[in-house]
Amino acid sequence: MTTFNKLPLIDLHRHLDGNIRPLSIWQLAHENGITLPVENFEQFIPLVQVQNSEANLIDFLKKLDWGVNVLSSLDNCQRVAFENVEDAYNAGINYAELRFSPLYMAKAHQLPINDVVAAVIDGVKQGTNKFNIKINLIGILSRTFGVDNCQIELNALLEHKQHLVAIDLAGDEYNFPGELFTEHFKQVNKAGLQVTVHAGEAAGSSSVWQAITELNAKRIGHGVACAHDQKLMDYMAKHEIAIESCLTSNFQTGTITNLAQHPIQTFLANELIVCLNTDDPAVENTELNTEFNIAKEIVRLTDNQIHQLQLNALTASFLSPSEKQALKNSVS
Ligand SMILES: O=c1[nH]cnc2c1ncn2[C@@H]1O[C@H](CO)[C@@H](O)[C@H]1O
Ligand SMILES: [Zn+2]
Repeated sequence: MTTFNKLPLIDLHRHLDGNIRPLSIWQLAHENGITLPVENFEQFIPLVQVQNSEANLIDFLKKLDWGVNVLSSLDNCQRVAFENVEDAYNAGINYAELRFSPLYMAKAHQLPINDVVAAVIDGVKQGTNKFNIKINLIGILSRTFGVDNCQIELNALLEHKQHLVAIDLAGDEYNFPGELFTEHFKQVNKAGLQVTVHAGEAAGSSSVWQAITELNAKRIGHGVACAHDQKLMDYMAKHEIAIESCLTSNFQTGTITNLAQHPIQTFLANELIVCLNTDDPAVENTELNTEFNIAKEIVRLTDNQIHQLQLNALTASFLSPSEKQALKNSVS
């Protein structure tokens, strides 16, 4: 394991609903009388965890579906939120921004979407009462469900906006481009929430330009395509737009075929505020320390570059200057 210096360990891109423990999914399926197409837990793992890599983002995202399909009640939502906090704490994380799509969680059993948001907030609160870790929540609009459903999802999230730091746009980037969601993000900006957008993962750099200039994104999830657009990288450096990199995720979605050539090197060379994150750790069977090890051993980042990634996470976090300082002091 990478030996961490005196900087906090931070995960800014971590899907709560992409990080439901396989064992919890298995247990909830049985508790809730949901029939599974396998006989034992061992056979179940490949259904909820990527084994090597998937052909594309859409195939990767299918692995998240069992996790939300077993959520039959608000209690179930609260439970998986609580377990997310416990798992982040056990991974040695000091601060995480957990993101979730209430519509994705509510959909299979038609749970009231507003109450799903409240249940997640509640579960996280129970977790932070028990474990010494700082958590903030980011609401997701699942673009795959279309423009109108995302408005319903946004309404539910804005009802609880005092418990959120930002709104994200995730899902099928290629077929549901950011242009469709400009009205949504006008409301997000008006509500005073920050913006991070999944962009430049399944689509090109124009998708990142759109997220920054039209949706007012201050951070970009993945942004792999930025590496081919020097103007964009210059713009992002100048305007301090951060990139949330997720190494294993990029490999498993087929976005990157060779991790040794991950553009995180290019981002650092261009002095972008790039940080290292997990994405959907339970689905990817990874954790943040593993991602740092991959950064070191496979991407061949130096200790100084690793240090820079950690500093960048602190800089890019949706925390106030005093909260950042307090977080830094808490581990030094
Ligand atoms: O790597 C990713 N790229 C794009 N969308 C993602 C990724 N991981 C999860 N989601 C999406 O986020 C929501 C659940 O939090 C779902 O919409 C899921 O498809
Ligand atoms: Zn993501």
